[in-house]
Amino acid sequence: VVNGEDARPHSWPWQISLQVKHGSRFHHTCGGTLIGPRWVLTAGHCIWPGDVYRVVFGEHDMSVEEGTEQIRDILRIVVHPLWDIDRVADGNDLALLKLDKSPIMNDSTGVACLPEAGEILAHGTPCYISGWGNLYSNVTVSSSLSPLRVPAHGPMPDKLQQALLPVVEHSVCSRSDWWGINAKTTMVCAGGDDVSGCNGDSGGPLNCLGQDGRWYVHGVTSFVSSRVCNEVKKPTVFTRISAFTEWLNEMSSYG
Ligand SMILES: CC(C)[C@H](NC(=O)C(F)(F)F)C(=O)N[C@@H](C)C(=O)Nc1ccc(C(F)(F)F)cc1
Repeated sequence: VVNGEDARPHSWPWQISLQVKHGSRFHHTCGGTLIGPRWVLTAGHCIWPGDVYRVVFGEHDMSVEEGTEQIRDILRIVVHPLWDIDRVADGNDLALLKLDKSPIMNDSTGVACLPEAGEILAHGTPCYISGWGNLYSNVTVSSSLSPLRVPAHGPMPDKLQQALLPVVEHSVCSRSDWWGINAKTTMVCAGGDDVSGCNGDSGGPLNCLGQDGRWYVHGVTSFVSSRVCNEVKKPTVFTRISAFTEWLNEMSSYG
C-alpha cells in the first residue's frame, strides 16, 4: 500500500496472508479474505501451479509472534476457469482456497461480509485497501545510463497497512487516459491522489462501509500500473466480488 498507514491491529479480521514455500521457509506473497469457515478468496494471479502455499490468520506485524496468529494448510485451490495471466485486462482474477480445517474465530480472525449479487458502489464511496504489499514502487528514473524505466520493488512493511481509496465509477475509470478498455464492468476501481495498492497487496480485500454500519468486502486487489503503483489516473483495480456471487456459491457449496 502506497501512502497508507498502519492498520489498527486486527481491525480487518478477515485479512489473511497467503504464504508460499521457498526451500524450507514460507514467505508472504499475497493477501486474501476469509469468506467462509473453510474458504479464502484471493487473486488468480497469486497462484502458480506447483507452488506450495499456507494461510496465516490473525496476523498484524510479520516480524513479531503476537500470539494471535493461526496457520492453516490448503486442501484444494480453485482458480476461476476464465482467469489467464496473459489476459489480465479480461478480469476473472480470482482463486478460492479450501482450508484443511477452519481457523478458530475470535477477535483477530473472522469471516467477511460480502455484497449482494450485482451491487455497484457509487462514485466516491469511501473504501479501505489493506495489505502487506510494497510501500512504494522503486522506479529508477530513466537516464542516459539506464534508458529503460526499471520498476523494482520498494520495501515491504512489517505491519498491516491500510489506505482510504474512494471508488472511481466505471465511466471515469474506463476513460481513454485512465484505464480505457482495460477497466471492465466486472472490476471496481478505487484510489486517487497518490494512494494505491502495490505488489504484495494482490488478492487482498477492498473494505467498504455499508449502510448498516458493517464493513463489506467488495473487491479483490488485482492490478496497478506497471510503471508506478500510484500512477495518476491509474487507480487500483479490483475484481468486483458482486459480479461473481454465483460462481462463489457454486464453488463453496460443492465443498
Ligand atoms: C497483475 C499483477 C501482476 C500485479 N498486481 C498487483 O501488483 C496488485 F497488487 F495490484 F494486485 C500488477 O499489477 N503488476 C503490474 C506490474 C502489472 O502487470 N500491471 C498491469 C496493469 C494493467 C494491465 C492491463 F492493462 F493489461 F490490464 C496489465 C498489467
